[in-house]
Amino acid sequence: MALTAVLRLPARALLRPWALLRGVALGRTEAAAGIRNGARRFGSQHVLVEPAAAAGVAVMKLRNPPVNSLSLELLTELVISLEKLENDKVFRGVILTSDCPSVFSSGLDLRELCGRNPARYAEFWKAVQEMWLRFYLSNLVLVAAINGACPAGGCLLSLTCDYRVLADNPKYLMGLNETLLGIVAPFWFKDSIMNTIGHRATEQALQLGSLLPPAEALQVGMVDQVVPEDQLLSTALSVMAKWLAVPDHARQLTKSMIRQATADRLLKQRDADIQNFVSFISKDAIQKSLQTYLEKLKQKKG
Ligand SMILES: CCCCCCC/C=C/C(=O)SCCNC(=O)CCNC(=O)[C@H](O)C(C)(C)COP(=O)(O)OP(=O)(O)OC[C@H]1O[C@@H](n2cnc3c(N)ncnc32)[C@H](O)[C@@H]1OP(=O)(O)O
Repeated sequence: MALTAVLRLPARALLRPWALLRGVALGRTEAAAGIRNGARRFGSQHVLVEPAAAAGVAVMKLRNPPVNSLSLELLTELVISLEKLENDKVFRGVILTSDCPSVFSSGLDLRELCGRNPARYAEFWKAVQEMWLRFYLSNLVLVAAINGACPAGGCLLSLTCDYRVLADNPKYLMGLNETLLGIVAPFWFKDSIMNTIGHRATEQALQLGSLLPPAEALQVGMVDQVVPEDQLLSTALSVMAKWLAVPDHARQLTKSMIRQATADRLLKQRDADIQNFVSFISKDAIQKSLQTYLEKLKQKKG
């Protein structure tokens, strides 16, 4: 469903994202089939959510082929899907993974960063902020089951999770590679990685724009576990069981105590961060650099 169509919906529908995803983003027939074995299954155009085999756990799959680039639509649907799960007392944990072969997420959709007008850049950046804030502060346990390449914004999304399991495949490179595109990762991208891998490792990884293969991502602490691809989901479920053995209220307050200050840094300057993004991305030199990068990506095949 186009975002413009979502925005045209009555406010009450937006306040009830569960109903929105069920009745509108899904076809009626699919929505009617949404309850299976007593458990709910729902989806939107770019995000599929289904109950896992374990009680209280949902699997959220990104499906924006070919490479799960984070468009405005995908970002919006991710936030709505998470909110829906948070509002449903049944769910306590989410496994975040990809429905696209060999790519977890290729990061922010480069087409959102090139050739748009300032209002659209601002709308897009607000959606990136919202995704990060909502996932980073979610009261659910989030486990990333990373089943593909995970650069830039894809890496950021995984860094919002409480635990990361990466499938062992040398092609599944992971990291914040913004500098290689001639752009600068904002401070809250930097905070996310620094809180995960530490100061010194961040100095290197962020300046060099390193995309690390699984063994190095593990060594530096960007992921918590690397496992054979066919064990990815079962490992994520085992990890989830361990996290769900802890009483929710104690774990949630502890998570908030650790993460809130980082989120507050952005919350205190959200508008300034948007203005900064719009003015940076609108510069001719940055636009040229991004266009060249996108064209190189497209030529790679030829
Ligand atoms: C003050 C503020 C400053 C601004 C801060 C901005 C922060 C930015 C964060 C970002 O996330 S920028 C995005 C960075 N992403 C990347 O560098 C990844 C680029 N993609 C790849 O490396 C590869 O595509 C892949 C993910 C490793 C997958 O490789 P694979 O061989 O499987 O597919 P491809 O043939 O390369 O791609 C297929 C198709 O998809 C297009 N595409 C790839 N990534 C993107 C993307 N991020 N956005 C839009 N489109 C993308 C690619 O061009 C191909 O298109 P077609 O040729 O089929 O048209």
